[in-house]
Amino acid sequence: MSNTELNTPNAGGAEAAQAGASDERALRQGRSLVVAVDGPSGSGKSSVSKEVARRLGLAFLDTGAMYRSVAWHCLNGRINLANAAAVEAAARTINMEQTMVPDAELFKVNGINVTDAIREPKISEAVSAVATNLGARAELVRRQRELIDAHGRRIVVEGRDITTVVAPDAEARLILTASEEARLRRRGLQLGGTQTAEQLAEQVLARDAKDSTVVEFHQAADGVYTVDSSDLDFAQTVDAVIAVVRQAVHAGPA
Ligand SMILES: Nc1ncnc2c1ncn2[C@@H]1O[C@H](COP(=O)(O)OP(=O)(O)OP(=O)(O)O)[C@@H](O)[C@H]1O
Ligand SMILES: Nc1ccn([C@H]2C[C@H](O)[C@@H](COP(=O)(O)O)O2)c(=O)n1
Repeated sequence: MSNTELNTPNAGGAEAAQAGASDERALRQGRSLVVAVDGPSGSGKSSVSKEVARRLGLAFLDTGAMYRSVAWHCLNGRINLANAAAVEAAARTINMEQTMVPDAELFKVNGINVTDAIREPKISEAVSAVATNLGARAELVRRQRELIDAHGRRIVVEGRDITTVVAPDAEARLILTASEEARLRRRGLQLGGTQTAEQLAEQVLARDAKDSTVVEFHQAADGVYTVDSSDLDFAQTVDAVIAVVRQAVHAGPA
C-alpha cells in the first residue's frame, strides 16, 4: 500500500456519525489493536494518542518518556551524555516504570517519581544524546516491544520509530504532523509562555533535526497514513486519528 493522507475528520451527517459510533464500539471489542503514532515534536502525538486510547479503551505507551527518563537519569547521576557506552549502559540497567493508562501519568526511574522532571526544558535540550545513541535505542525498542506484548497488543504507542521499527506490524500506523508554526505555537502555550522564541526553536526544531539523523518521522513509510493537524483543533484531530484507525483496520495488513 502506498502512503495515505487523511487530514479531514470523518465525513459529516447523522448516518456517518452513527456508522462511526458503531465502528468505534467494534474497535473497543476487537482483539489485537496496536495503534502506532509517529511525528515531529509538538505535533500532538502524546495528547492526541492519550485521548484516542481513552476513546478506544486501549492502553497507552509514551515512548518519548523512556528516552527522557534515560536522559534524566544521566543528568541526575552525572553520567556524561557524550559517553556513548555509559549512556547505553544506563539504558540497559535502569528500572523504568510508567502507568500505561491514559488517565494517570506517572513515570519512575529507579523508584524516583520523575513525571514532571522529564518534561523540563533542560531534558528536552539534552534528550537527543540518548535518542541518537544506537545502543540505547536498541534497548528501548526491546523494552517497548515487551510492553506492547504485556498489554495484550491492545495499545496506542507514540514516538518517532513506532510505525517503522517498534511495531511495523501494527494494525493502524500513522504520522501525526503539523506545520512548524503550529507546533511552535502549541509548545509555547503548553509551557505557559515561559520560553523565548529561540528556546522554543531549540526544543522543537533543533531537537527534531538532531533526532531525524537516526529515525524518519516526517515522511510516512508505505502503508502509513498521515494526519496533518495544522488546521484542526484538538477534538477534530482525535476524530481524524480514529477515522484512520477504522480505515486501516478495515483495509487489513498493508
Ligand atoms: N490539534 C491541536 N490543536 C491545538 N492544540 C493541540 C492540538 N494537538 C495537540 N495540541 C496541544 O499541543 C501541545 C503539544 O502536544 P503534545 O505534547 O501532545 O505533542 P507531542 O507531539 O507529543 O510533542 P513531543 O514529541 O515534543 O513530546 C499540547 O498542549 C496539546 O494539548
Ligand atoms: N520512539 C521514540 C520516541 C522518542 N524519541 C526521542 C525524540 C525526542 O527527542 C525524545 C523525547 O521524545 P518526546 O517526549 O518529545 O516525544 O525522544 C525517539 O527517538 N524515538
